[in-house]
Amino acid sequence: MLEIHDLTKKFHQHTVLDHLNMIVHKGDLIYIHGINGSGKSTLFKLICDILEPDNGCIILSEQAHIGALIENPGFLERETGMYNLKFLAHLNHHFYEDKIMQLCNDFQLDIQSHTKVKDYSLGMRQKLGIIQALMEDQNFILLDEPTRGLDEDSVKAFCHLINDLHNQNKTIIIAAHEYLREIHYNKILHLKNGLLIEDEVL
Ligand SMILES: Nc1ncnc2c1ncn2[C@@H]1O[C@H](COP(=O)(O)OP(=O)(O)OP(=O)(O)O)[C@@H](O)[C@H]1O
Repeated sequence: MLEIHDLTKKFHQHTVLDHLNMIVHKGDLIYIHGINGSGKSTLFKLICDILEPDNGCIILSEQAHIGALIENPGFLERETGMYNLKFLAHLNHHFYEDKIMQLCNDFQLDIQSHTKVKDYSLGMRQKLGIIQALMEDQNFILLDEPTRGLDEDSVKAFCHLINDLHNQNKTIIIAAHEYLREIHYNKILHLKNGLLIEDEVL
């Protein structure tokens, strides 16, 4: 699904990723951890082509349809959650209303409300971010700190959803500080000194 060879990314003189290699197979469910500033978001941005590498290559399968939640997702703040989801889905011509309603239901997000996104709570905004990463039936999913701000029930719903997507053979990478035992990861990677080191699955 994804091959990364010799990837280096520097910001000014600061090397964040240092000849990093990574192979991701279809159906992998990967957890990446690393201290603040270790480069998790940077790695995701490079995979999504939001940033340019200084060196190395990223080979993404042509079949990969990326769904991503990275840092604070940007929304049209003066519009409702539903307007935003419709707007984003229509950009890619993948608007599946049933899927959106199902995801909103899973996360108990009242998507029909007239509340503008600017008035959303942190958790509501995070749910909207997760939903936009999944609503087009994407098969390659990158989630950066997805459970930030979520309440206990929503974290449970999230774990359930991720395991479900894994069972559907979707490829998923989650970068987070908190290791959620309920998620059935098949690979754990530690981002340290610009490189990924494989840990034993707990
Ligand atoms: N646009 C940028 N310009 C300059 N430095 C940057 C930029 N983006 C990231 N960095 C630096 O790159 C390093 C890695 O940042 P990144 O956000 O990828 O880390 P992270 O592992 O996601 O951190 P956290 O766990 O705190 O979210 C940090 O030192 C950060 O300051």
